[in-house]
Amino acid sequence: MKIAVLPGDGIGTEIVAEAVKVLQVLDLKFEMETAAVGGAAYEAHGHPLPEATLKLAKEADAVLFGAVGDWKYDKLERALRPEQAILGLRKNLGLFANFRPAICYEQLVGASSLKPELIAGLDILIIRELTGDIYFGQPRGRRSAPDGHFPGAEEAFDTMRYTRPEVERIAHVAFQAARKRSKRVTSVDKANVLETFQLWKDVVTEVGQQYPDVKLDHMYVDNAAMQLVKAPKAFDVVVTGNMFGDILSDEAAMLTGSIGMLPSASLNASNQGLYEPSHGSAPDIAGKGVANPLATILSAAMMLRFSLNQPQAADRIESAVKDVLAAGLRTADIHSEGTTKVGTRQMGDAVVAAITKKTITKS
Ligand SMILES: NC(=O)C1=CN([C@@H]2O[C@H](COP(=O)(O)OP(=O)(O)OC[C@H]3O[C@@H](n4cnc5c(N)ncnc54)[C@H](O)[C@@H]3O)[C@@H](O)[C@H]2O)C=CC1
Ligand SMILES: CC(C)CC(=O)C(=O)O
Ligand SMILES: [Mg+2]
Repeated sequence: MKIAVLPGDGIGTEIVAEAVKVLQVLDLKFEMETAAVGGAAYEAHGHPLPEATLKLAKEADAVLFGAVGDWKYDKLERALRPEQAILGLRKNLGLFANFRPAICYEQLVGASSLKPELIAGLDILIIRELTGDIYFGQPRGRRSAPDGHFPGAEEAFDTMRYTRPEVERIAHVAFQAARKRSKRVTSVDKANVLETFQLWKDVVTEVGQQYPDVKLDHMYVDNAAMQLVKAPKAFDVVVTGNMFGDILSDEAAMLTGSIGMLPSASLNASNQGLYEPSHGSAPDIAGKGVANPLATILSAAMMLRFSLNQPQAADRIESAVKDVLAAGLRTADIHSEGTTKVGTRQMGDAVVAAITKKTITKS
């Protein structure tokens, strides 16, 4: 078994180092190989997703990814910008199904900006389609506006597109996931305005007929954004397109206390996966040793469960994270009065220590 480790930029290197430490202490039989990606790869090799990195990712059983991006690359031509690396990996590996579980750990109820009673016990799953929609749709570009309010003015355009099979496959993923949970799916769309999302809604409804045991609701994305902070526990599985899922999952992150708590798994049809925190490279805190590594560590647990067939090892990581939170350790983003503020490395060390302690107690 081989894991491709792609730390990337900003806090990516700091948080991935902690996840790697956690994986190493489990003493499982897999190999890890690191490669440059994003801005780091652009600096070293002139491209954010070098051939060698893509090859490693394709050949690996799973990819552990940090984050890419930095403001300093914002003026580069788009094809060379760090974000193209993660988009390229998703596209090239066919990682169409993105799982973003938003779980509010008991100890972090007070860390959220929402009232405790709204989020205590929260456990929802956002399933985001990851290789279609406006992020990948062609054509896109800049031109002189051919018509509209300001003909001849400089204009930029992107294209929102979905095909029936793309919607069908993500809908199946959502219904199957719901069967393992509380058998409820909310499909989020904008069918009242967009053709793309009328097709989305029609197809999800049709696929839903194959899952009569799962209750399907539809919700417009603007209402969903509101309901997520009004009554988040009313949701269970949320399935939506690439852009809406991107936005709603950052919103859902705050239901868990911090974006530093939201892991993710991006899977293809063969269950090969890329595992990354849901956040970005956080240039505002990069290099300070304060980033929360738990989303990445929890993503490593998802990797063990989904791609590497090591569910018990995944349980051990998740249980260690709970132990560390119960012991009162908090990075700055989830810190509150009465808890102990720690840095990125101390948090990773604490998770390692909690795993080691468990191993010793067990044997
Ligand atoms: N998958 C990826 O590689 C992604 C990359 N990005 C890129 O990241 C860069 C920064 O983007 P932003 O919009 O600022 O989003 P961001 O998610 O990097 O940061 C948003 C806010 O959350 C905080 N934050 C994020 N992760 C944290 C953690 N683990 N611990 C504590 N605080 C954390 C940051 O300090 C910042 O205040 C951009 O270049 C963007 O394109 C953004 C999202 C995903
Ligand atoms: C940087 C983008 C390409 C991705 C993003 O924001 C995300 O996947 O959450
Ligand atoms: Mg995002």
